[in-house]
Amino acid sequence: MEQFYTIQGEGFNTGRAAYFVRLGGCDVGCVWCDVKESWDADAHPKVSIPAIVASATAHAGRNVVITGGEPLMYNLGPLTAALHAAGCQNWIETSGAYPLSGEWDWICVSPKKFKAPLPEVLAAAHELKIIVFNKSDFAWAEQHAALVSPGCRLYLQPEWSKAPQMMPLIVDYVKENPKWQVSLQTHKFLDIP
Ligand SMILES: C[S@@+](CC[C@H](N)C(=O)[O-])C[C@H]1O[C@@H](n2cnc3c(N)ncnc32)[C@H](O)[C@@H]1O
Ligand SMILES: Nc1nc2[nH]cc(C(=O)O)c2c(=O)[nH]1
Ligand code: SF4
Ligand SMILES: [Mg+2]
Repeated sequence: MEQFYTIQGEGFNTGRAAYFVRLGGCDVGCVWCDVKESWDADAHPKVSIPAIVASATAHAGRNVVITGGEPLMYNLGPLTAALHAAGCQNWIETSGAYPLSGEWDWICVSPKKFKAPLPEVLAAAHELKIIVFNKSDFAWAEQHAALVSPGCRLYLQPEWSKAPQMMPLIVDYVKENPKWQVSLQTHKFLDIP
């Protein structure tokens, strides 16, 4: 759908330069999704793997974030192998709703109520990023924290439009449950892609 070189705005790698590859297509249907224009894959041009690698490596940074849409709707083996061969570190942003494919240096799983994550993807996650839309999401976050590996980093990120109401609850929750960390969509505050 789009490619852009920016700063990773969310989660563990916040603040690090990264080239984003946003793949079109998603059927998870989050009511609050901030890139609904990504849902229809056919609405976007197809780009070849060599062209993506060439664009990604035209910048000083070598971290590539594969996002979407839901990137795991596709077999990401060929794309991630080509990026690795070009010296890139491959990071993914996924809901975990489809089987894991590809070669990854960092896996961020952000599970959704609208289409449950697969246990195998949760088990492979380096980072679990729960979007907090209402109070019930804290209990839901704990359910998923029980399904990730022991070393997985745990993040609570406010849904953007609900942040004014949810942020005080998130702050209190993290103070009481310090295995969790706060994640903010810092790129939205910085007004960068
Ligand atoms: C647009 S999604 C694409 C990747 C994948 N489909 C997923 O949901 O993880 C990228 C990240 O943005 C988060 N996100 C989407 N809409 C959001 C919103 N309104 N507020 C906060 N985070 C949001 C998702 O949970 C996910 O972590
Ligand atoms: N700067 C920036 N950081 C991000 N982290 C995850 C994003 C995404 O939409 O997957 C995203 C994004 O869209 N922009
Ligand atoms: S899974 Fe990701 S891309 Fe798909 S609707 Fe939800 S937030 Fe948007
Ligand atoms: Mg985004």
